[in-house]
Amino acid sequence: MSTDDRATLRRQMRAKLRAFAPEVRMRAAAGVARQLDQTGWLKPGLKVAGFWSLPYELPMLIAQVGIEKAGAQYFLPILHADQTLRFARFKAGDAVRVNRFGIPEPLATESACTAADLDVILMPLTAFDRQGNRLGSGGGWYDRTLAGSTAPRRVGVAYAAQEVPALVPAAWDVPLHHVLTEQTCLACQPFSAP
Ligand SMILES: Nc1nc2c(c(=O)[nH]1)N(C=O)[C@@H](CNc1ccc(C(=O)N[C@@H](CCC(=O)O)C(=O)O)cc1)CN2
Ligand SMILES: Nc1ncnc2c1ncn2[C@@H]1O[C@H](COP(=O)(O)OP(=O)(O)OP(=O)(O)O)[C@@H](O)[C@H]1O
Repeated sequence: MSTDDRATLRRQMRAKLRAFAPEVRMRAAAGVARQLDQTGWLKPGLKVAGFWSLPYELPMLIAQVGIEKAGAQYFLPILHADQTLRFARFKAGDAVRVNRFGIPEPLATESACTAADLDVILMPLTAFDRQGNRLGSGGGWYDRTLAGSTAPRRVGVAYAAQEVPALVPAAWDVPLHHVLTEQTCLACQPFSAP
């Protein structure tokens, strides 16, 4: 898949997502929270990174509440100077600053850690396929952050409508173990039982 194809798919998918009605967004947000709960992953003390959803991304608000209710710890990504992401604890109401992409980040960074310190990383994405290939925002942030690491469990969060038949991965793409949608928690093929 060429860089042009990737840019075109990003543009088309974002246009489709932007057209979703508010009820569709909120139903999906509740659906993803339910699917996450049903995985059985959430345990007290589990470290789970989410993200502060952009307007066209699936709203993470309800899942975040579910994570906290289960006693797990919720983290948000922070852009680090080395072009990778760090992650800091975030609870509703905590102070934030807006980063250069217009995305809020926790202001208090005492708890900041690297991806290897997390148990589960819930990632935004633009499009995914059943093999676990992920097309992101185009900055390569998650790929750089996760390059060469085994932990944590890598989970895409998306509307079911973001699935595409096949993405051709780039050399640096780090595949997803699972994709959580409002309908299911998909185990991506290379990581699912035979
Ligand atoms: N909600 C959310 N938080 C996130 C991400 C994300 O995709 N969504 N990120 C995911 O990495 C990181 C921030 N990185 C980002 C990278 C690029 C763009 C962006 O807006 N890019 C260009 C498109 C570039 C292209 O198509 O080639 C744009 O939309 O103009 C946004 C965030 C960490 N936090
Ligand atoms: N491990 C890496 N080392 C160096 N550069 C990388 C690495 N991973 C990705 N990149 C760079 O990041 C750029 C964007 O990658 P890509 O299009 O796959 O981003 P993305 O996965 O859509 O974005 P994001 O993870 O931010 O949502 C690529 O052009 C590549 O040069």
